Amino acid sequence: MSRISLKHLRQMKVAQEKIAVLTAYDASFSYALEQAGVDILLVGDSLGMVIQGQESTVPVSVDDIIYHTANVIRGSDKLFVIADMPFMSYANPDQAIKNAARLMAEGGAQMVKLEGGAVIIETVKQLTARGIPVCGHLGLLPQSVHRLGGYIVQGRETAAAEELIADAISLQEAGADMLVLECVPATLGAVVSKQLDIPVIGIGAGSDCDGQVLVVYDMLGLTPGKRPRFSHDFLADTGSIQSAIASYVKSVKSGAFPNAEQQF
Ligand SMILES: Nc1nc(=O)c2c([nH]1)NC[C@@H]1CN(c3ccc(C(=O)N[C@@H](CCC(=O)O)C(=O)O)cc3)CN21
Ligand SMILES: CC(C)C(=O)C(=O)O
Ligand SMILES: [Mg+2]
Repeated sequence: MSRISLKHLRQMKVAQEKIAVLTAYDASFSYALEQAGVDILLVGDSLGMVIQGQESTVPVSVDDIIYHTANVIRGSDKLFVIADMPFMSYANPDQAIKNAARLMAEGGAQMVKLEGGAVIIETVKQLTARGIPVCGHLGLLPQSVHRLGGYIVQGRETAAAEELIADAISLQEAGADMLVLECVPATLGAVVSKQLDIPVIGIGAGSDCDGQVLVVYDMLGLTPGKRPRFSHDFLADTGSIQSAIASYVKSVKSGAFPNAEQQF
């Protein structure tokens, strides 16, 4: 039980030390990411797209996340590991409790991540009351891509930005210990990070978030097709996977990533 604690992550926010997060899906990457100084691993449901070749994250199952989380856990000794709760695995609080318990007990995750705002507040209360650490996820919600009509920047209008800020506060009050903010204007990322006491990890949410996360294959230039504007190919700059990851960590810690072109 010597993995990085939530208390340590909260202290990093207070000390304004940026938190470097990457996705991981297997033991070999988990080991490499720990060696390179990453703080948190996210077993993202992005695995549906980058591992399984699906068109969205919607088809990912709880069993898929458990399998990959268990592999990631075996590859690292110290890193804090968050597992995504898949589409509809938290449709009501009872289902959420049952599935989150599996991600922790069978997968070994330290925290679970759920997409959404007001609609999941009761669920977050019930999970955290039972000792399950929760990471929220606001902004672009990939599990809602069929309603959103694409992977489009969120929170551009004042009303949407205000709703997002209110949701972020509600999640913190419901007991969430971390928040991922995806694809929102950098100004909104800055406001949310400042307003909350819990660490806010951005992906396409600007350089003022408390930390940054990317899909590991995106930052190695492996993802086929057009990569999101907020990502960067660190392997092209460096030449080895280990040095690319180390360069990402250094760039997040120094505030050099994301730069003006890598945010909205
Ligand atoms: N490989 C991969 N990387 C990711 O970051 C990722 C996944 N998969 N799968 C799940 C979601 C989907 N994500 C995405 C995918 C594409 C864009 C994208 O292309 N966004 C446009 C912005 C469009 C606009 O201006 O509104 C961009 O140019 O970056 C954003 C997030 C983030 N997540
Ligand atoms: C992109 C991150 C935040 C994620 O949710 C995932 O990898 O599934
Ligand atoms: Mg996800």
